[in-house]
Amino acid sequence: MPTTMPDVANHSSATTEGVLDWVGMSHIELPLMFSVAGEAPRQVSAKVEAFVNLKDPKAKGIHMSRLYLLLDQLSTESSLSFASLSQLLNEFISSHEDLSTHAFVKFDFELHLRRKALITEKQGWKAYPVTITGQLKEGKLGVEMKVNVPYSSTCPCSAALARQLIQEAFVAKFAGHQQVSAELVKDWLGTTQGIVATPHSQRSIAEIKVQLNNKVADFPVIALIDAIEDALQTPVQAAVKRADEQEFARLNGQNLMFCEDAARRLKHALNQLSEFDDFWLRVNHYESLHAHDAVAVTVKGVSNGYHA
Ligand SMILES: Nc1nc2c(ncn2[C@@H]2O[C@H](COP(=O)(O)OP(=O)(O)OP(=O)(O)O)[C@@H](O)[C@H]2O)c(=O)[nH]1
Repeated sequence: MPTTMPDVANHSSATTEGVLDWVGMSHIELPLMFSVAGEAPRQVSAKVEAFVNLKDPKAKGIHMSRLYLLLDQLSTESSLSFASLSQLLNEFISSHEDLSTHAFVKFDFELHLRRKALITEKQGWKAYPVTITGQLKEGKLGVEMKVNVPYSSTCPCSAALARQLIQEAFVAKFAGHQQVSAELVKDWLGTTQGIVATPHSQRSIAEIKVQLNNKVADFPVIALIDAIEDALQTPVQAAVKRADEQEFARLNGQNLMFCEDAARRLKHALNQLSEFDDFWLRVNHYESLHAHDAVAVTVKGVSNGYHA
């Protein structure tokens, strides 16, 4: 290695001067331990974005290696928790004395959770996309957790239209009868001529962002996912035997949902959770009736908080 190497970031000036809002790296590959509330830390495989601002208009650039090595240290010596995230952002700034006053980091990964079947004793894995974002600006720390939860939504309008067709089929079949036996009707209901129409349902995704406060040590991601799934009642399943599938059919029938219904259920559930200062949510119903989707967005409604 030559004794001295050119150091462009330190010793040359910007050809065109100007401050920059964010400079850094995206798509950094980083396995790390993720501190989940109520459980031992889990290894996850994250893609990371790391940024600082460049407040010196003349400086050539930031020191990317310093951000990268701080992330590497987090990966190899620590785990991602509220405290380590806060420390990381402070170190992003302290490693860029005179250059930066703001720091931003975003971790994207999948969190695999064991999920129980609805009726049987079976279990299986479900992978939930999770994003943890931290920002430190003028000494003010913001930590956000985002999770995507897939579920099934059955259209209430389609269900009502299907019921009407079933009633019409019943009249067409039995109108001429003075009396019909319960056994005969039961058998007829068990045929496709009896249940002549079925409502459509769709795989749907609830995207939820919450702002965490420093009362949180580890990330309450499982509590958040559980609250979302409890509110919706029809989460996409992992292990499924026929008894579980039948229960899923019942739950879909008893929880008919437009996207508005799903969004209101989630808003109500999130308002009950005290650990989140603010939330933003978007539900996407990937329609099977249309090629386009039904979407609803709402926020908690905190002043200076999330906008829809
Ligand atoms: N600032 C900046 N650096 C870049 C960019 N693309 C690649 N790099 C490289 O990032 C590398 C690391 O930069 P520094 O962190 O300044 O590396 P260093 O000078 O060895 O580290 P220090 O001694 O800590 O300053 C350099 O080799 C740059 O060439 C870019 O667009 N901007």
